[in-house]
Amino acid sequence: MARTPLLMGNWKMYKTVAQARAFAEALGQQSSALHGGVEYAICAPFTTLHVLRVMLPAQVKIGAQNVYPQKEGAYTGEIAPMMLAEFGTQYVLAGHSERRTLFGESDQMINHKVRAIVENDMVPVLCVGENLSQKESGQTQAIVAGQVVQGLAGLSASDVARAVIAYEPVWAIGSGKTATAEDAEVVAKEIRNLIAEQIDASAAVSVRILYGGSVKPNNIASFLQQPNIDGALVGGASLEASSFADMASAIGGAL
Ligand SMILES: O=C(CO)COP(=O)(O)O
Repeated sequence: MARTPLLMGNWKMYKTVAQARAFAEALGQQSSALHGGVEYAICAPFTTLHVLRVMLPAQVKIGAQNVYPQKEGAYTGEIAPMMLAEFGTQYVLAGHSERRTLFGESDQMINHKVRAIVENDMVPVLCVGENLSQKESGQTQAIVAGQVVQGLAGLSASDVARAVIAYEPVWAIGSGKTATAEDAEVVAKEIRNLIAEQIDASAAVSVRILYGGSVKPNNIASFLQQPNIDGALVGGASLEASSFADMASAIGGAL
């Protein structure tokens, strides 16, 4: 079954409402770069989601970068899954390495978030990846496998089929260093095989696996050409509409 490619921006803690509006206007002017056979999304700060939902070209969906896995309650500073879903949010990141390292999120907390996202009919984007010392000591496969299995625990096969997994080696994030497309493909294939063995064979065929870490307009096509990589999760290069459009064109050209 063909998987629909996905180009997803992660704006992290960047952009005011005015800046988000300028991005949406500029991308609207370059919307001919958006290809009908590709899905697009931007995971943006909460304060910019409204202007993006109203102003982005209709093909570009909105995503959140975080959620708290409770229905509602006395959780000062947090946002509930139902609030995001009602608002029209389609995707929610879970387990980004910045949340794991800076905010101490455990695999168990990440799994609670993934389940809450699914229960509210949004698509979880489970981020996994090894850090530099884990890579250098040959632990990539074990680290990634553990994060995938624990992150998806308790999901049904059909939930896993709809989910997105982003392989983002921590050492490649914001560093200008990418994994080679071939190395990223090896890990993506291992993730797919692991899901087939431990969860469900048809879910493994359907689940989308993205690469993230210093993806730019000039290297995105090399990742998309890999058989097990279905798109990219992009930080820095998603902040400018022109570079988002250039990446969209590169994906369209690689289809
Ligand atoms: O963390 C990332 C996306 O979630 C990757 O960030 P960069 O594309 O800036 O390396």
